Amino acid sequence: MTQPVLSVRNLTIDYVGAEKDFTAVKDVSFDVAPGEFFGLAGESGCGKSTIAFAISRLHRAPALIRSGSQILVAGRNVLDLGDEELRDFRWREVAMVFQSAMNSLNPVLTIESQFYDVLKTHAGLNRKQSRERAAELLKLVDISPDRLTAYPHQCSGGMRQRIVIAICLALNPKLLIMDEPTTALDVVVQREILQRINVLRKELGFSVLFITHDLGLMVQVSDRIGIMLEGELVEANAAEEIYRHPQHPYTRKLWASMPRLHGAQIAAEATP
Ligand SMILES: Nc1ncnc2c1ncn2[C@@H]1O[C@H](COP(=O)(O)OP(=O)(O)OP(=O)(O)O)[C@@H](O)[C@H]1O
Repeated sequence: MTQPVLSVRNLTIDYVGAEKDFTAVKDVSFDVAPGEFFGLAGESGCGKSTIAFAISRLHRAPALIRSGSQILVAGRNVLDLGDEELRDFRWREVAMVFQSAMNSLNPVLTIESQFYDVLKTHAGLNRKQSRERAAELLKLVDISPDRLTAYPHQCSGGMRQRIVIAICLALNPKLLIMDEPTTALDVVVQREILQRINVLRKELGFSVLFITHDLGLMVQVSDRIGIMLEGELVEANAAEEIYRHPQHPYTRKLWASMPRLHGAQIAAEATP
């Protein structure tokens, strides 16, 4: 079997409190294969973002990863990386698109400069090389290179989100983590962006860990889905299998809560 891009093993994460600790993630294990689109679903507060931040090593106190936990990216335990190795790991191995990503661009820098920040620091490119690479990356997300001279406020929300995704793809990461990447956008734009990501990961070969509350969208775009309940991963399976034959009562409850329109649409699309 090919080595997974991401292998989470016995991951347990506490939020350390003054009086008592709260265990947000409880002994979670799952794999994401090369090129795979893996969705993580579950109600608000079940620990999805805590896992996403831990994989990127962006978790901060009071979050504490318990010993015995392992997060292997291409076979290397992310939890053992030193500062220097971490700099190399972020962007190159794993890039993360946050919930509020479209507001994460620096308002006083042109789009070109935001690419340059990453490409100079992490790939040693000069201005000219960076401009060329940025133009290529913008084209990947269907944005004209003319936009390189624009400032974020001159771009729509959907466009800013695509730009952040393009920056995330700048160093060809093996894994793209998307934590509610499109929640602030309207439904049509959300779906367009996800469809584009889906095409790109097939072309470029990266894997995706996708977190969203939009279960209909998740079932449509994911190869496999993991269901979380109160910090535990209660079920993981191929998207169509978990949708048609959910094993855990909570998964059934989640599907039942999906807006009818989505259910009908997916069932219709899944029918050969
Ligand atoms: N900094 C923190 N300190 C203490 N507890 C926290 C902290 N951040 C998150 N938590 C708690 O950890 C649990 C898991 O939170 P997390 O944000 O990972 O859930 P989630 O599934 O991503 O939720 P959502 O879908 O709303 O983003 C929640 O109960 C949350 O209140």
